[in-house]
Amino acid sequence: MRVTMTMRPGARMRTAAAASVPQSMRAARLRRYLGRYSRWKMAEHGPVRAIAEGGIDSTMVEAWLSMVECDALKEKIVRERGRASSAATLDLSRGEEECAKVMREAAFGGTGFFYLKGHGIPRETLDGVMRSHSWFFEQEAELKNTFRPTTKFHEPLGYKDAQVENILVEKESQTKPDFREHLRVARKRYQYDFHKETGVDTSVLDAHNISEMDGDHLHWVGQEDAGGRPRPRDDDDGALDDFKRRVEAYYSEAFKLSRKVHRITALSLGLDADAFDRYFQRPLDILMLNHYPAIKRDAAKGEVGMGAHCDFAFTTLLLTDGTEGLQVCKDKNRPVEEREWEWITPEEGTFVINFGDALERLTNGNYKSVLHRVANVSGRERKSVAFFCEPSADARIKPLAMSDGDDRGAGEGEGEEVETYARYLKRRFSGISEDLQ
Ligand SMILES: O=C(O)CCC(=O)C(=O)O
Ligand SMILES: [Fe+2]
Repeated sequence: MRVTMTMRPGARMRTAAAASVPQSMRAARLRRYLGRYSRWKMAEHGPVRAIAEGGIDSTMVEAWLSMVECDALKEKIVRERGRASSAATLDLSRGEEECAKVMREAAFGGTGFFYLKGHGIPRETLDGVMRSHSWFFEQEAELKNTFRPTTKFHEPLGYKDAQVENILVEKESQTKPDFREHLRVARKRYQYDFHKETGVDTSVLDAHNISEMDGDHLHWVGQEDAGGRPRPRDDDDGALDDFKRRVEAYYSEAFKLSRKVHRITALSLGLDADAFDRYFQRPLDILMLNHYPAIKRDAAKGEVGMGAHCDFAFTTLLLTDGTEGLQVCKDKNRPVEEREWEWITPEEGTFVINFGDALERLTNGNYKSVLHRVANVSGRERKSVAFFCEPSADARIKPLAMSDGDDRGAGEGEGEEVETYARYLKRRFSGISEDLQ
């Protein structure tokens, strides 16, 4: 194997990004890169891990591709890059109508994942939630355990360690529980609305101090005593309050942005922008901080950070720390062993959004939820923040009338009466957590 630092005659620049970087700079970057990672390591692990571990960017990989002389290695790199997904990008700075057009074209083609940029959420809010994320999962188990649900009526909120709790999101494809810890938080109304709608007697909820709540405040499970008062704490350095404050700031932005995504989705279906508003009178939105430890996993052996699943809800807004890991399988009906996984490569300052099963049902299958999983092959820890914007507990998600051809969307169909959203959600959760059965 031989690697030269000069451009081969006739070697083609692959992208505008690569072309815009002077050759001398690319060579210098490549030299730096090669200094840190021997060739065999690149050959063994490919660029995905190299990017994740080495802080190199895609431009450097382009430079590598232009210069590398070893055909076998090149072929391997191209193959690996070829699996990277081509999710469409919605740029909110170009307006909702424009985004709706992009969404419409991509979504009817079966892509249920998008990048979202131009969103306007301040950088400090995004950095803030990531700082909170780091802070929380760096704490001793003793602190994290104070966020555990203390009654089954707190489910699905609070802290969980999927290894300890033995959570396998998809039992058919996993040999080990998910390699992740997570913390779920939602608004104070979540538990009352959710459990009441699923038939739990309000006196039972009362006995667990779960009452009807208005307002947008978040419920930090485990942080209150049986009377609903904040638990006395030893720490008084304010770190815990700062942690919550930054998550709350992000939560509120994530909710507003998700509702914008709903407007775009409605427009893209040929509906009025506010067509989905009636499903979101008292929404059951929920946020999940996911922490994937820095243990290298082998997805081919059924070891994953989060098992294969489709999100249950309407839309998911995903923020990550930039570490590779999310993969999608475009054909969820394929047998487990025949699935093909594509990477959704993180893009700086950009969210990933996707549709959930409830939206698929609402659109009568025209917009699809896409099967995805997390394979943390980076060897580094990975952080993600998933915001699920879910309908009100009593919302009935009936398929909308959708016609073929260009005249898509519009109106509500005569679809069969379906279970309420909370009942649907409980059924879905019960497949994963016994506490919700
Ligand atoms: O961590 C990720 O990238 C994806 C998380 C996810 O799929 C979920 O929380 O439903
Ligand atoms: Fe998901």
